[in-house]
Amino acid sequence: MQEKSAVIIVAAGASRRMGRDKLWIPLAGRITLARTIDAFQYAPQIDRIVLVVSAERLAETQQLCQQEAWDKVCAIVPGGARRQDSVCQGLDTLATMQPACRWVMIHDGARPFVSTSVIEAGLTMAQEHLAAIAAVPVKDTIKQVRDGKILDTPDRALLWTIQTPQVFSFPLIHEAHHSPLANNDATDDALLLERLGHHVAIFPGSYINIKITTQEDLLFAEACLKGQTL
Ligand SMILES: Nc1ccn([C@@H]2O[C@H](COP(=O)(O)OP(=O)(O)OP(=O)(O)O)[C@@H](O)[C@H]2O)c(=O)n1
Ligand SMILES: C[C@](O)(CO)[C@H](O)COP(=O)(O)O
Repeated sequence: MQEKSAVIIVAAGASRRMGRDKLWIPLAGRITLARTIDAFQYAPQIDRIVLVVSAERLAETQQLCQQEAWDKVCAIVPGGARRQDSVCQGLDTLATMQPACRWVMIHDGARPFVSTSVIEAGLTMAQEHLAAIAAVPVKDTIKQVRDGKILDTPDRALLWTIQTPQVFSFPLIHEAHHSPLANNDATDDALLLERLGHHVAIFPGSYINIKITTQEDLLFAEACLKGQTL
């Protein structure tokens, strides 16, 4: 039997930097979260979709899923206080399902422009390395600054912007999320494996695969959807 793959879409954040729930903002007429779900529903590499949403949005999300033809969505669960708590909820839910999924992608609901080719590249890389994350080279010069004082200017050739999807062997990332090292905050899932000394591979993400975070990102998103030259 072919190995099964799932995606956990985390969409339970507070959208503090946006000032309103960014997952439910329409982008060219279709809400952000729906666009993200579409990407995985139509990706042939994905068998199952677990949605993690805020407790306040549970009923609305269930209603949305009933309206849409998303037959891969198999669970909708409430998230936690931190992103990693929401991911852990998704992983624990997936762990109860049969047949078990060998591979799991973890993806931000706020990244609606993930493409099938990025999804495919992630799965291929994870099958080789057990853990693989999407990344693009940093374009700007980055400086480490504290209290207005420049501490360091790291070599840009070594810097990458990390995106999702992050793709893992399911048992590996599930265990990492329950390890004592997961008690400290982690802004992405790969960091939990890095703390355990595990190799994590990089695969090419895309500059279009932005995380909708602040107001300006909405302009970029609308322009992308209109096919405008930026
Ligand atoms: N407790 C949390 C925090 C974040 N997320 C999700 O993780 C993704 C990446 O997080 P981010 O963009 O930082 O979202 P927010 O935490 O909502 O943003 P902010 O920090 O501005 O409040 C988003 O899809 C968000 O909904 C989540 O499911 N649960
Ligand atoms: C996982 C992530 O999208 C990689 O860029 C990002 O770290 C999420 O971080 P945030 O602090 O929740 O924006």
